[in-house]
Amino acid sequence: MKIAVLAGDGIGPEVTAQAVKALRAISANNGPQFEMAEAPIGDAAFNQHGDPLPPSTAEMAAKADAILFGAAGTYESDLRPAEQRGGHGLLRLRKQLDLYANFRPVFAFPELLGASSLKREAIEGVDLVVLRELTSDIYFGTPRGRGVENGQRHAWNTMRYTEAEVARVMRAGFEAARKRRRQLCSVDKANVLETSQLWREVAIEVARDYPDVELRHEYVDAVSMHLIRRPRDFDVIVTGNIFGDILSDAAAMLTGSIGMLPSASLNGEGVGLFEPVHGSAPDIAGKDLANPLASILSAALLLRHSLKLEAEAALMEKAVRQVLAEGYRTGDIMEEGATRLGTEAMGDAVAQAILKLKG
Ligand SMILES: NC(=O)C1=CN([C@@H]2O[C@H](COP(=O)(O)OP(=O)(O)OC[C@H]3O[C@@H](n4cnc5c(N)ncnc54)[C@H](O)[C@@H]3O)[C@@H](O)[C@H]2O)C=CC1
Ligand SMILES: CC(C)CC(=O)C(=O)O
Ligand SMILES: [Mg+2]
Repeated sequence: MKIAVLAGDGIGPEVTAQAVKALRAISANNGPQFEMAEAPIGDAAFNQHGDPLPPSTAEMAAKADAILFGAAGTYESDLRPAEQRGGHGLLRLRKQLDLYANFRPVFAFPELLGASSLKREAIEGVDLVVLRELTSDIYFGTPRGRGVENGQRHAWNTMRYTEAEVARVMRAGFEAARKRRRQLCSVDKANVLETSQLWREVAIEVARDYPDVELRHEYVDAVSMHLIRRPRDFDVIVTGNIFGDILSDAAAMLTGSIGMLPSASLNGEGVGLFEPVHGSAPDIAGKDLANPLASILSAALLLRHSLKLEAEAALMEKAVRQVLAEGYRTGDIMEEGATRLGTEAMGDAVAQAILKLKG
């Protein structure tokens, strides 16, 4: 089983190294064997090869059984033209592999209720999924550009969706809801945007094939409030690329920290890409401060969805919970009485827990 490891920038390599450690622990003592090969992406790739997604990286990723991704981009490259931006390498990879369905499970670990900045009673029992459309919307729509008109600088992007793009992610949402609590909340801004009107029409049409799933529609601005106020009311949220990007960072706080939120980007057939929801966190990079659990939990999703190793995925998740239950914390989820660990030590703790659980 081939895993392409694209660690990228900032804390990307630090947290990805811990996920690799966890995968090696799964392989130990006659476990499944993984062929892991690294390739450059993001600023690291641009600085080395003049391209944030070198052809050799794209090719290796396409041929792998799964991709473990870290983070791409830095504040310096973010403001350059697109082809020189680290993050653009990731956007291109998602597009090239047609990874349209990005699942971001938001689970309030009972072990972490005291670490959240939110009240225990507000987040207890939270278990929802944000399904973000990942290959279209205003991030990819054309025309886009900048210019000068009447002496004024202008800039424009295009929010664009086709009905096929909406229908396929909507189906993924209904299928996911069917395996959970059978509630799908479609999030749009149909009171303002043409794309959202199409989004809502298609949602209603696709819903006819899923009479067993309850579909409701909510506006994105209201959902950003309801997510904090009554998060237990959500099962699966399906939404567009930009709304999903923003809502899932907000939802991350229900888990205690953005360092806890994993993700799976899938297209139903080919290779899947697995990455923590957070970015390259330049403010803490190189300091052994980053929480690697989002990356480790992403590796668990990789085992489950791309490699079909359910038992091993569950074991990795159990190891994470055990380490939390034993009171180990990185700084972002620190609470009174807990033992503070750095990135590496947290990775070691999870790897050891995996080995112990395997017996
Ligand atoms: N998927 C990707 O590759 C993404 C890349 N980015 C890029 O990352 C860079 C930084 O972006 P930001 O907006 O600051 O978002 P960010 O997610 O990197 O950081 C936001 C805040 O969360 C903290 N944080 C993030 N991950 C953490 C972890 N594992 N443990 C503890 N704390 C953590 C950071 O220290 C920072 O204070 C930018 O260049 C941006 O373009 C941003 C989001 C996603
Ligand atoms: C390059 C960005 C769109 C990455 C990001 O913010 C994300 O995937 O959540
Ligand atoms: Mg984001």
